[in-house]
Amino acid sequence: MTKRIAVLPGDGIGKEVAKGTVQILEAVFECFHHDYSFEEALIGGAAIDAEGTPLPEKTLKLCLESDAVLLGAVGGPKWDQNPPELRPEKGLLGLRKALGLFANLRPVTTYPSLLHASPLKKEVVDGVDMLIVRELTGGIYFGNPSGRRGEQNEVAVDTLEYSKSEIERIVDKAFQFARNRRKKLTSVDKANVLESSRMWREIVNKTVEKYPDVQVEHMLVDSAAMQLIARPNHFDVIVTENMFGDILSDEASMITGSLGMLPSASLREDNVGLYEPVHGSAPDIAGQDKANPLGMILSAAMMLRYSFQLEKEASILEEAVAKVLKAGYYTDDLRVQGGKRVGTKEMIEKVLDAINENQAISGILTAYI
Ligand SMILES: NC(=O)c1ccc[n+]([C@@H]2O[C@H](COP(=O)([O-])OP(=O)(O)OC[C@H]3O[C@@H](n4cnc5c(N)ncnc54)[C@H](O)[C@@H]3O)[C@@H](O)[C@H]2O)c1
Ligand SMILES: CC(C)[C@H](C(=O)O)[C@@H](O)C(=O)O
Ligand SMILES: [Mg+2]
Repeated sequence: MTKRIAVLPGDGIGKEVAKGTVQILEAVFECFHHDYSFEEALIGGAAIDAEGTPLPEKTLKLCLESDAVLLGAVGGPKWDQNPPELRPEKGLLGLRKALGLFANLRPVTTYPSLLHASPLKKEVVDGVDMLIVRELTGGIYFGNPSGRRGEQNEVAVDTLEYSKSEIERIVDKAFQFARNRRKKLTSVDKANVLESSRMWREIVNKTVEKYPDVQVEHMLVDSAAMQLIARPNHFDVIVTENMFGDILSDEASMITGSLGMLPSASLREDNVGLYEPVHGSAPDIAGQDKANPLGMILSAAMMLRYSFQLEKEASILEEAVAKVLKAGYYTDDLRVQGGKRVGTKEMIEKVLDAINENQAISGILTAYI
């Protein structure tokens, strides 16, 4: 049966990176004779302009009926002054919640050819391979009450709330990932101040009984922000709540050289997932063919792996990205010395070329000739 992929390009550079990534996926699917369909829909600012809402019914319906969702990015200055319900970001948050995607995976991996692109010292970032597991459907992003109160709206309120079961399921997920990696889990919280963090710690300490082979440490989020920069190689899997994970992953992106490098997968217990780069719509470079598409392409690789169990195809994408970087191609954000600077479109072409040159693909092509 045809597998359905919903494509939500969104706004700004989201549209630019999503387009090329679909091209790449089409090429891979065609090569392996896989039966997949792509259906595009609006989200974010583009949806507000066309439909008057950041998450139109038909977009939600398409995503609910699809096997996976590929998303570019949402947002931009055009909608920054909109009321809360008409903010592009509301569409993305609503979609994550409606699909129940509580586990957000944000891998941070350095590429040998990009060590100089990081503002950190080469020897500090060399060999970094960590996975940030961010809780995605709870915490301060979704707590009630949220809004303004007082006679003149002079008080603003957001509520950080977690139930035990919400913490248990994300912590358990993180332990599972740690078990399959280097068996080291860092739980990041603010237990010296927040009650939700104290409960978080209790749950981590309880869950480790089920995973005695995994080594656990607790780290306060302010210290974690420092340690990420000071010794990123210390980390294997990090598990943390929604907002801490949002902030720490942008920080950690600079270990790789650019926010444009980071992919993400947002999962629930079955294989359905939403795949999007960690970055936003980058209004400062939108429409200029400057966006780095690699975070989006690597998100597509995660989709192949987690939603479709196409491990070989996922590796082909990841190897193509590594090869293009090794060959010295870089987009403006990476500032690699001595390489060849390319735009978004050319970078996508280079990745396509590298895919076509892959032995596994060539083998298949010759088998069909
Ligand atoms: N998942 C999402 O859709 C998502 C994520 C983050 C921010 N946003 C939204 O995006 C808008 C802009 O936010 P922002 O500027 O704070 O964050 P941003 O991630 O869009 O950009 C931050 C900086 O990183 C650069 N950058 C980001 N991605 C890049 C890429 N692929 N290639 C090259 N450079 C890249 C940008 O040019 C900018 O200088 C806001 O409306 C925000 O809410 C959306
Ligand atoms: C756009 C915004 C709602 C979103 C978040 O905070 O989750 C973004 O920053 C991200 O990291 O995906
Ligand atoms: Mg973010």
